[in-house]
Amino acid sequence: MTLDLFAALEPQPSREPITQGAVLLRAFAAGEAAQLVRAVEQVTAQSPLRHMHTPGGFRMSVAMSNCGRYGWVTDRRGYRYQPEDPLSGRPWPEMPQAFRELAVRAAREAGFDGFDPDACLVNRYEPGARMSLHQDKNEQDMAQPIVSVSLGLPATFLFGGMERADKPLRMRLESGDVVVWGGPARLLFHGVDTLPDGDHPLTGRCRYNLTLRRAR
Ligand SMILES: O=C(O)CCC(=O)C(=O)O
Ligand SMILES: [Fe+2]
Repeated sequence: MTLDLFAALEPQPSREPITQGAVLLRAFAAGEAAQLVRAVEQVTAQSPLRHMHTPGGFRMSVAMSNCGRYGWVTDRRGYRYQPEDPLSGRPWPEMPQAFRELAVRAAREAGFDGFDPDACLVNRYEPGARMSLHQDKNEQDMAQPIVSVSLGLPATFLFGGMERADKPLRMRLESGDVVVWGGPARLLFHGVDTLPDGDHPLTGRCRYNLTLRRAR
């Protein structure tokens, strides 16, 4: 018998309810994090990470790309999903099977059977990047949850209320953590605090986040 030291050192999965409809699945993807990072690198080799601009003209500190049938974009014309990468005019890279399977499993674990994501936003945070409080509301079917996967450097996730001014809970998210929100929590404000500097064995000086959604 051999002892798998790496498996033994891996954080064990646990389930932490946040509020009705929202749950933090700690270490849910810890065992496959390295594989997911490699898949992110394959996606972003085809559709590069880029700093998009808000409709108001601000450059986002988070760099983004997408995979799947639809990708989330923002520019002077607004926020929306579209089937092509505006940089190339070509379809977004296919969603890796590992992303889809993980998201469906996580959604089920959180109580949302039948999640069928058609869009995956890839966010890259470098030290100093942040995402201010917002609602995910460009999707058509609000009955489908959001599945959000953290990879690499730890970050502080902010989970607020139905009003932007509601004081958010602060949660430290580590590589392999998955947050799922839907149902009564689907439109809660959320964001990510300024990423501190650090060095992670899987990603170096950055954090990736995969946000899987049903866009249409
Ligand atoms: O990076 C995160 O953990 C959250 C990302 C997010 O909320 C989004 O992309 O809409
Ligand atoms: Fe979001």
